[in-house]
Amino acid sequence: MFLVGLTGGIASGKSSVSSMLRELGCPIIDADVVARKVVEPHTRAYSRIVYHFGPEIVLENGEIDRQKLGQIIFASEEKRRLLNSITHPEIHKEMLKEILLYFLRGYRYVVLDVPLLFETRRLTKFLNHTVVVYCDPATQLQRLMQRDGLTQEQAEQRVAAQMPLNEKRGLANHVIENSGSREDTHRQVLRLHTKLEDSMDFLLVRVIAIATTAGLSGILLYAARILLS
Ligand SMILES: CC(C)(COP(=O)(O)OP(=O)(O)OC[C@H]1O[C@@H](n2cnc3c(N)ncnc32)[C@H](O)[C@@H]1O)[C@@H](O)C(=O)NCCC(=O)NCCS
Ligand SMILES: Nc1ncnc2c1ncn2[C@@H]1O[C@H](COP(=O)(O)OP(=O)(O)OP(=O)(O)O)[C@@H](O)[C@H]1O
Repeated sequence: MFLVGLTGGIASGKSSVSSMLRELGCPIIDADVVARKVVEPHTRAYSRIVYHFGPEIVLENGEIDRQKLGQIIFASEEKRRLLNSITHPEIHKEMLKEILLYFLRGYRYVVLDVPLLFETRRLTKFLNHTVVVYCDPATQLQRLMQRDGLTQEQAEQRVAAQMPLNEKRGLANHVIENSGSREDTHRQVLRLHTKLEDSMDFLLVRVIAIATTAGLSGILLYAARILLS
């Protein structure tokens, strides 16, 4: 089994690309979804967040007020680091569990959709491929403001909380350029999917070739021993 890391900047189009891959049959683990799960009431991370950020961070239904927490952590690097130190170990543990479940179910590869893949670097050593979903800065800002109803200042603050997208682009094996139309992105996703499938077949061929070579060598050694004895 191999692992593919999918990343990008805030609102650069990761979820859009991962939905397209899911439609093509790829199993996806979405770190944003996992991040929501690990801070549900009664979890360890939930208690620690309430302890450090105060009871005003809790909604009437007992859940974390994500909008309020977002306003706090995107305005302060110190608070962001604090939240990351509480949530990231739990997110990584949960993701490893989900990877194992996919492995046990016989999947050949899994795509990990992780916004902060290159910032935290914890998962990169386990990855066989990395994909960055890129879009130009003006488009990114505009899509972010529109989707989340943010002012330009708030949107810029959120973009600045991550490694520059240009830098991430230089670190990846594959880049999906998502500044244009969804159709254009879809075409690139189809090409990426073919490459991933091909590289899985290549891996299988290599494993079979190594196993066959090892088997043949064993047989030859055994035959040589019999002939020489
Ligand atoms: C700050 C929180 C409460 C905002 O919740 P909200 O539902 O409004 O947004 P959501 O979780 O969907 O995140 C949206 C995007 O914000 C960006 N983002 C989220 N957390 C961070 C962070 N700590 N630093 C930089 N960017 C971040 C990512 O690009 C993410 O895709 C939430 O994102 C959170 O708990 N973040 C800490 C956990 C984390 O790092 N998640 C990212 C996945 S590793
Ligand atoms: N090619 C495109 N053309 C027009 N709009 C797009 C395109 N790609 C994405 N969008 C829109 O841009 C916004 C951001 O996209 P998306 O939610 O996929 O980004 P993301 O990287 O997953 O964001 P986040 O980091 O916040 O989770 C969404 O409103 C989405 O519908």
